[in-house]
Amino acid sequence: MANPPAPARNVSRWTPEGLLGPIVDEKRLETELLEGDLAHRPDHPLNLRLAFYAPSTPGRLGRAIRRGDGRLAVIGALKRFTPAAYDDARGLSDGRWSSAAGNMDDGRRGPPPQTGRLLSSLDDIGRDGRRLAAAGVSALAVHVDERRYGTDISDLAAVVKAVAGTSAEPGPPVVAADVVVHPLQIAAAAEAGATAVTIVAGAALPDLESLLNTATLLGLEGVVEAASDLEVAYALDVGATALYLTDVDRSTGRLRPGAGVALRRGVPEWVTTIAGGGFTTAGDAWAAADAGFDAVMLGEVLLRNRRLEGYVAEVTGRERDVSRRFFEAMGYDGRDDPAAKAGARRL
Ligand SMILES: O=P(O)(O)OC[C@@H](O)[C@@H](O)c1c[nH]c2ccccc12
Repeated sequence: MANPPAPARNVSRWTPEGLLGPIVDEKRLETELLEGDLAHRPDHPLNLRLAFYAPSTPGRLGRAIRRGDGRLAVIGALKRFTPAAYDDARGLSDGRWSSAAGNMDDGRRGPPPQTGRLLSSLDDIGRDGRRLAAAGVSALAVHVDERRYGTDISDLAAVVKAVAGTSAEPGPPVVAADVVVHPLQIAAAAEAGATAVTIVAGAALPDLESLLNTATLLGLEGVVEAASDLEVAYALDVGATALYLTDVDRSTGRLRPGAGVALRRGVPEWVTTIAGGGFTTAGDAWAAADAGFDAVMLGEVLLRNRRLEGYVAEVTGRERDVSRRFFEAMGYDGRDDPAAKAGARRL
């Protein structure tokens, strides 16, 4: 007897690697449910966002973090938890877990909440946003992922409101840090008042171009998080103008110190670049500055810092040393230098 026909497979559905897989599945489920809810409500704010495109995309994030004075800009990332998977991969698990926020008590939203390590309760997250802004950060990012980070879209809206400033003197731009798989997430970020949204290349891959275009059409800057040379090349190919080159490999949760700096090579100057992921010392940030990054994304190190202002001043106070890049441009590559390797950062 002949084999039964193979089950139909939707080949247009990209399956991301490792830890990103379940996150993407969950985001797809959430947005599909939301889409269903919104189907009969054409006047819902999110449907209106998607129906009426923004008159322009102002580019506030790019302007805020490309300082032009040779100094690094800091983006302060707000989150209540750090995902357990990241600490596991870094060998930091030591039973300090608290159960994460994110009770999905309507029972519809898939797997139970994961656990994570509590960084900060952020009881009044607007005040925390203002505190970071007062300490000298140029922009803020708010994680939109209750299950993994304990912060959601309402936290984003609260931060936007708290730091808004006036039209003459607007406050720092706020980035929605999400794993975007669907235009509705971008519409929600826009509705909450975000200036920009992160799109994780490894999660979005075949849809990266259309999601980036959606961001632009809704008046948001898209920041593409890329974790490999291939993803960087792909992002640039589909028109990304801002890249977050993180040291965290989201598919494994592993920290790869220096990975972002290595990925920065070959990225044209006109692209806005952000480094980060597990940065702890000012030296981590300075290395990124010298490699040509415009900004660093700092989360835990700011949220658990007792001398916040001094720390931000230290990171932003030093002018970048371009000589290293000059020598690299002339063909000198210090990557094999054993001294440089010995000094490699450890968390
Ligand atoms: O300094 P930390 O705690 O490692 O966090 C910074 C940042 O990498 C983290 O908040 C993050 C992880 N993924 C992101 C995506 C977008 C923006 C920010 C992030």
